[in-house]
Amino acid sequence: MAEILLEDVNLKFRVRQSRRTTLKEYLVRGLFRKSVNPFTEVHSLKDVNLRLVDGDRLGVIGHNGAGKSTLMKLVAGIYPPTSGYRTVHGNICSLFDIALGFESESNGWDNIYYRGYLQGENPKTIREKIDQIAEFSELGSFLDMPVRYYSAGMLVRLAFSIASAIQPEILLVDEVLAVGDLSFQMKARKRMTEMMKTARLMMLISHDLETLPGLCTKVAWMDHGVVRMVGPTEEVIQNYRASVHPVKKVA
Ligand SMILES: Nc1ncnc2c1ncn2[C@@H]1O[C@H](COP(=O)(O)OP(=O)(O)OP(=O)(O)O)[C@@H](O)[C@H]1O
Repeated sequence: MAEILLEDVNLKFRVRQSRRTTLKEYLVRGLFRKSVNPFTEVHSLKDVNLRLVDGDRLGVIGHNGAGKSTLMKLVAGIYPPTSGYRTVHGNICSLFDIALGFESESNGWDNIYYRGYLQGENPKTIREKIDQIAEFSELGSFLDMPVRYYSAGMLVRLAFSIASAIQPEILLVDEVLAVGDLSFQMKARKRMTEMMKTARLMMLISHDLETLPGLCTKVAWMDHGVVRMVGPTEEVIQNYRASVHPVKKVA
């Protein structure tokens, strides 16, 4: 059974307000101040409680900076919670930030293996899938070249082809995922739709409120790091819409 359980989850980032301090600034100003460039905290997830089980398809909506991507990355295990508990049962396929983390000096084939291992594959299962991954990527002989020579679009093609080659129990999708040129986008969207249907559990970040009812069984509305509302898709979307005030026209 697939399950995601978040209990009283908080996530805080420690960030510096401004650029790095030069050695000169550090030595001169540091004599007079405690810290020239102190850390500040960004409280990105606040007391989040969420339980998703088999069959759930959750849309995640909210303003820019509300914490949607952070929530998804926490579920994926990329960020550990600062406090609270994250429990996930089921293998995860994350379709966001997919072009990050390639071995730039290695060729496409080797990167398929490296990524495959990270996705829980073994040499045998990768060998079974590698032709299909290569074919889907349409990269042909570029797969023999180190990936540092790939264009941004080529990297995304390879990343998507690998990530989507597994049959996940839990699918995490950020809808702003840009996957290559128009023809590849259409192919990728088709595959993503198939994966959405077969995954046991899905989370989808989207700003497209029109398509969510067709894809999701429920929606979480994030607002400044808080899950403001979780519930039936139409009801949550309606409340979110009502909270967004139209910009007043200047006479
Ligand atoms: N790695 C990080 N380091 C520091 N702060 C971060 C980091 N990632 C996110 N944040 C902060 O956490 C908050 C939530 O960001 P997040 O990317 O989750 O928002 P979002 O709802 O996905 O926004 P958008 O709709 O614009 O994609 C923001 O204030 C952001 O600045």
